[in-house]
Amino acid sequence: MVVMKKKIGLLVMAYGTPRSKEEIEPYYTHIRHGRKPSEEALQDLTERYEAIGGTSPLAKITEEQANSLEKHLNELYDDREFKAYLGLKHIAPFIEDAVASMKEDGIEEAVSIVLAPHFSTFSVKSYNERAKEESEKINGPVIHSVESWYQEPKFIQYWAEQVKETMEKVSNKENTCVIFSAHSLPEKIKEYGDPYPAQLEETADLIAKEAGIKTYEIGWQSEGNTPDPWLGPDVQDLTRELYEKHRYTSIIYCPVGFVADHLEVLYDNDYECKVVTDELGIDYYRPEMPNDKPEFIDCLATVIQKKLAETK
Ligand SMILES: CC1=C(CCC(=O)O)c2cc3nc(cc4[nH]c(cc5[nH]c(cc1n2)c(C)c5CCC(=O)O)c(CCC(=O)O)c4C)C(CCC(=O)O)=C3C
Ligand SMILES: [Fe+2]
Repeated sequence: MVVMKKKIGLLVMAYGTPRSKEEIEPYYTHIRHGRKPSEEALQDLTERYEAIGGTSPLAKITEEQANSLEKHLNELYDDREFKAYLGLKHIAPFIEDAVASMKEDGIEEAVSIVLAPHFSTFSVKSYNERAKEESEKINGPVIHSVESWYQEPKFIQYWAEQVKETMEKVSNKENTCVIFSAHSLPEKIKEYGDPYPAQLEETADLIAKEAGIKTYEIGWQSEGNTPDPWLGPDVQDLTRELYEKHRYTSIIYCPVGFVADHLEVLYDNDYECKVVTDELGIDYYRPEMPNDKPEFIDCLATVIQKKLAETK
């Protein structure tokens, strides 16, 4: 018997990154809501990309994540066929382009996920709103949006395994602190009761419990270059404070707000935080990012399955 499979759009949304040196300026301008960066700021960002090899591996990793997720979901269901559409926040294909492609392909129902685990009005909310607004405008597919997935047990397990594996390499375990971090956001998000800071704390507590570690802290990283105050402590300052207080001999940095090797991890952690640990004469560790590892793709697939089960 031939079974007609129901076609489901899989809208995978992510930050996006310039794919060449020439794309850095338009990308940065988009991040700054259309305001061109100063020559100095552009130079600074270009140098950071140069320090990690010219461009970020993020473009390739995001594509691999979307393709692997599509493939894995198609293995899990036999009555549905998923087709992945990549929708980026700051560079083409934009979120709106992806919604338009779904409509062109005749997709009537879609599920969307942002490749960032925590919800914030600044990040995930704006991705989801852009997708829904575009779909309403062009009479596109119904979109079931995942709001956050930091509590997914497979996500917690991923990081708990990474922490345990990393701990095995550490000689003085008693004197080691794990710092869990996410991208900082302007402090004013707290005024609207944004759940982002509490979600990071919960993530850290869950991973620590699962990994059986007692010594850990929360930090923020990669804050923007604006005059308003950002959520702190910054991971670099936190490293110094913790050293002053406890004389830890190793720090394990877990940037759990991100899911791939990209500028904020390869530069802000692996270079900037390491400058601090080198200066203090202590050991730097940073476990592997999820990227398109099968256990992480399976985690994302589980999140999608749970979302679709809710919509039945
Ligand atoms: C919450 C959040 C996430 C995590 C959630 C999510 O993933 O959505 C995230 C991820 C990322 N952010 C990234 C890159 C950048 N973010 C910037 C600037 C900013 N990010 C912000 C927020 C976030 N960002 C904000 C509020 C600004 C200030 C904007 C302003 O000025 O009002 C800037 C400008 C220069 C600078 O400030 O460094 C760059 C280059 C890359 C790609 C790295 C690569 O290319 O490998 C990734 C994954
Ligand atoms: Fe950013």
